[in-house]
Amino acid sequence: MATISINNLQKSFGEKRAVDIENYTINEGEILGLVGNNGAGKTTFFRLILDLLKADNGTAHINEINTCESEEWKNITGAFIDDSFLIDYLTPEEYFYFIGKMYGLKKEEVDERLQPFERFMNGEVVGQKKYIRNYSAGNKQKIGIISALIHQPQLLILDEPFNFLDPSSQSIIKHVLRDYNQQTGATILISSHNLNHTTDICPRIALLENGKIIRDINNTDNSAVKELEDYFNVD
Ligand SMILES: Nc1ncnc2c1ncn2[C@@H]1O[C@H](COP(=O)(O)OP(=O)(O)OP(=O)(O)O)[C@@H](O)[C@H]1O
Repeated sequence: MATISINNLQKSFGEKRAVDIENYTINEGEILGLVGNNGAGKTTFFRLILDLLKADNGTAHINEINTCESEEWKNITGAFIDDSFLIDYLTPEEYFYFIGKMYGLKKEEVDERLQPFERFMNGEVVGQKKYIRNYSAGNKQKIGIISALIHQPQLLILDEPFNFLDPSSQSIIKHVLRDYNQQTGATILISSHNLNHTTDICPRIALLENGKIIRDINNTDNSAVKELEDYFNVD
């Protein structure tokens, strides 16, 4: 189980305050959707939690562990932020086995865990004898999402998971995330510009503006669409 606690987390790039979040807790088992205009700070927020960036101030804790002071959180966390997580000169199989090895999984176990993703991979990801660098953007996105899930993490962080995916793959991954959350009680954080997908799968939605969470929206009854459409001025 995983809880995230944010305390006075701040990060600036020059004059630009990219993230400025006072106190925020994401409880175990929640699916939180992060929305906000371009440059609102979504990716920077994820990068700070994952210790990919050093904060100017404040802390991000996963289960009481300050992520920049200990490695303990890494065993229970799966994340895909962008292509830099992938290893271009490996085939997807080699990459999945490599990730599996890090978490003590045998090849056969990795193969078994890939099976539920068969429809998502649509015959285009494994068995291609092709290096990751030669895959399309959508298939790279699939490889990244699957690799974040393969060790069945208690905390899953995905930056814009629907990007580059065709409509049926978007629909499949929504089901995968919802089912995974329900079956394991994992905590899931996603960011997205797709308001419909976000409201479909996220009972809680954080609206980011200039690095601040300006609204913490309860979407358990799926009522956030209107509020978000008004904020983003969607007709
Ligand atoms: N490495 C960096 N160097 C300088 N500025 C940066 C860097 N990373 C992010 N920023 C700035 O920080 C702010 C927040 O960016 P971030 O990428 O976190 O936003 P975002 O909400 O993920 O945006 P998008 O929806 O466009 O992906 C932006 O003004 C961005 O230009």
